[in-house]
Amino acid sequence: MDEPLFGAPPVTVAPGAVHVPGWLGADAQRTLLEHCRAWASGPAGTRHHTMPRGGRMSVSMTSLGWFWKPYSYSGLLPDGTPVQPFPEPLAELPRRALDAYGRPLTEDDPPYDIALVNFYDADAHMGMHQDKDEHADMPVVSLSLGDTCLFRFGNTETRTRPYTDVELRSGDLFVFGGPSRLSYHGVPRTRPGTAPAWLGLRGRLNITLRALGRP
Ligand SMILES: O=C(O)CCC(=O)C(=O)O
Ligand SMILES: [Fe+2]
Repeated sequence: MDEPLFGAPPVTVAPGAVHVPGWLGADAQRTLLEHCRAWASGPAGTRHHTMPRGGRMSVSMTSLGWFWKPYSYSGLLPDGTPVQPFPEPLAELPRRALDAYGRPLTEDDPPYDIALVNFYDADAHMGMHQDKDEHADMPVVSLSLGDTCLFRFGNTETRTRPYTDVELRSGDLFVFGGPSRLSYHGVPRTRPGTAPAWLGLRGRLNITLRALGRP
């Protein structure tokens, strides 16, 4: 990515969990937003998933590379058509993110082959959960666009305290791996209306990049 516009030093939130404020510059954010809009309105579509107990997720999700539904990945969309490929415009982001995280990608690492794009309107949130449907233990790379959110990063044992609350703003990078890879985390709320005016997004987008690995 280009030089951070309003970058600040990385903050280690928990061992293996690093927040890099302002990692994406304005141009990179605008370009990424355009792509996200195209993916969500294209064949990949966007869905409010229904959870096993019947609840509907308030977040609307677009899956690329592999299709996620609670709680597994599939190569096919629900209508039986193949999932859209992992997007070329995202191809270099995992490498750059892992450099910023301080754990450079190696040739032996499984590829980052999943991109999940989450859209939060003013009322959306995400409960505390673990990202544990991937087989590889590669760090999860998370990018935020639009409204600021309250991101809660906890521990591997419980959904509850101890946790650390972090404000994720437009352009921020958050990476969690190593001892934090299976930590519970969630988004209790966003802060509607806080997106930078120049971005032209009402709401919040979060893009996570992940490696599925082999079962
Ligand atoms: O929206 C976020 O910042 C977190 C999203 C998340 O935890 C997920 O997609 O698994
Ligand atoms: Fe997650």
